[in-house]
Amino acid sequence: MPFQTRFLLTNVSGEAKPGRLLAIMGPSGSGKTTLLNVLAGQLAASPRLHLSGHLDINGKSRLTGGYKIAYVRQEDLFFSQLTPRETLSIAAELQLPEFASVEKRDKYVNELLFRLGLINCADSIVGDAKVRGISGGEKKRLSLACELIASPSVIFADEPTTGLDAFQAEKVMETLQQLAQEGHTVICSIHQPRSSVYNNFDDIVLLSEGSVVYNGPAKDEPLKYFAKFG
Ligand SMILES: Nc1ncnc2c1ncn2[C@@H]1O[C@H](COP(=O)(O)OP(=O)(O)OP(=O)(O)O)[C@@H](O)[C@H]1O
Repeated sequence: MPFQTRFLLTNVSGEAKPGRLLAIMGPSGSGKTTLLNVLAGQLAASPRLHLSGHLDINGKSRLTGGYKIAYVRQEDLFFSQLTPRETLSIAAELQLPEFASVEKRDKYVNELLFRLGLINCADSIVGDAKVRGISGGEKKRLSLACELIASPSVIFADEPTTGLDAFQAEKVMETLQQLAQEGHTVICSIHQPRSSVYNNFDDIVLLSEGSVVYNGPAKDEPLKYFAKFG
């Protein structure tokens, strides 16, 4: 049987700004993860996959601009027996071999642990399904911390609150908002956020069946679109 062409995203355009937290929203299957992956350059090359369009960062092509990009996946992958401090130290060693001394690296890791609110669990094991370790929200913030080591200008997060309780989800979103306020461009995909999570967003891209139905500030304006497409 011949392959059928399917358009997963059509006529999508928009802008994400430094200092602002942009959420890609829409019902299940509307294309949120696909769009996030396209923007972050995370789609595996395949002869069956066709991409067209322009993707610029500060007016330069993403491919030639030399910008550092962070991508926080939905699933957190860690060595369960390590602590957040050990996890970050190894990540720093691998990503920033230019550290002149272990003291400097440790100082940097400590700063990151403070910045992401992980200092109280810095020396507990990460844990897994069998051995209880740090919480789901702490794991998500550890994923973010690992990605921040290389000082990315743009941070992508795929469904960062999935599987978290209300308190942990809020803490993760507050962290993302804080990173945006520090000057990063932060883009996340999110499905049906609670209002306490939604309140952290500055801008919204609302997708329906692969097309943008709203693109603009999070406050007030999109509500009528949610009623129709959410
Ligand atoms: N590689 C692929 N080949 C064919 N179809 C795909 C591929 N990747 C995604 N799709 C389809 O594209 C549509 C959008 O998928 P996507 O995962 O981006 O949606 P989503 O909005 O993130 O959904 P959810 O909230 O359920 O995660 C879905 O119908 C999905 O089945």
